Amino acid sequence: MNLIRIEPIDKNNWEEAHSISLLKSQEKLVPSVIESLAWAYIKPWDEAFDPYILCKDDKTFGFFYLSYTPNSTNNYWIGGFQIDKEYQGMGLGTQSLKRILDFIQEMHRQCEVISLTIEKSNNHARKLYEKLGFVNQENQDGEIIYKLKLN
Ligand SMILES: CC(=O)SCCNC(=O)CCNC(=O)[C@H](O)C(C)(C)COP(=O)(O)OP(=O)(O)OC[C@H]1O[C@@H](n2cnc3c(N)ncnc32)[C@H](O)[C@@H]1OP(=O)(O)O
Repeated sequence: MNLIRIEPIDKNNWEEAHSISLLKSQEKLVPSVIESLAWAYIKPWDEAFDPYILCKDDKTFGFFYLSYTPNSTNNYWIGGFQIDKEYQGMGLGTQSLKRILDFIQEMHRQCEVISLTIEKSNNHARKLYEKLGFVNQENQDGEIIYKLKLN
């Protein structure tokens, strides 16, 4: 059973989200939680933007957001995905990503394609996405676009 919970960020848990921290060397690979929360307010891509924490038992260990066009079939973007440095390398990244993919399909039944961008140099995360079926679609300016077609 997958015991990972996905919770929307609100006034009760935003400080837990803010406490997630990465290794210094990882900070350039992903927007910070605070930057992502600012985007949720600003909506830079004129799309819906939902930030979430990832939790297990009473611990908050990770973060991601979903940026999307409501009711579209193919405009759903995972971003900001990160696991706190104290919890990395234990399988939580893989389990969380599986849970996130199920969650998106439960919440957005018409979704057929999930996309994301990733820094070319981020080999560790690229391996993780490829393991779960994401395929490298195009490259632009040091970033790669990965897409997963849902069945
Ligand atoms: C769309 C986006 O958001 S892209 C941005 C992705 N996020 C980042 O790069 C932020 C910084 N990195 C992180 O937060 C984490 O390292 C994540 C999310 C990439 C992975 O989280 P983890 O909890 O460490 O993942 P998990 O433990 O499931 O390991 C995944 C794989 O990486 C391997 N791995 C884990 N830690 C390391 C490490 N330090 N060095 C090399 N490989 C590692 C694991 O062995 C596993 O490989 P396997 O499936 O072949 O066994």
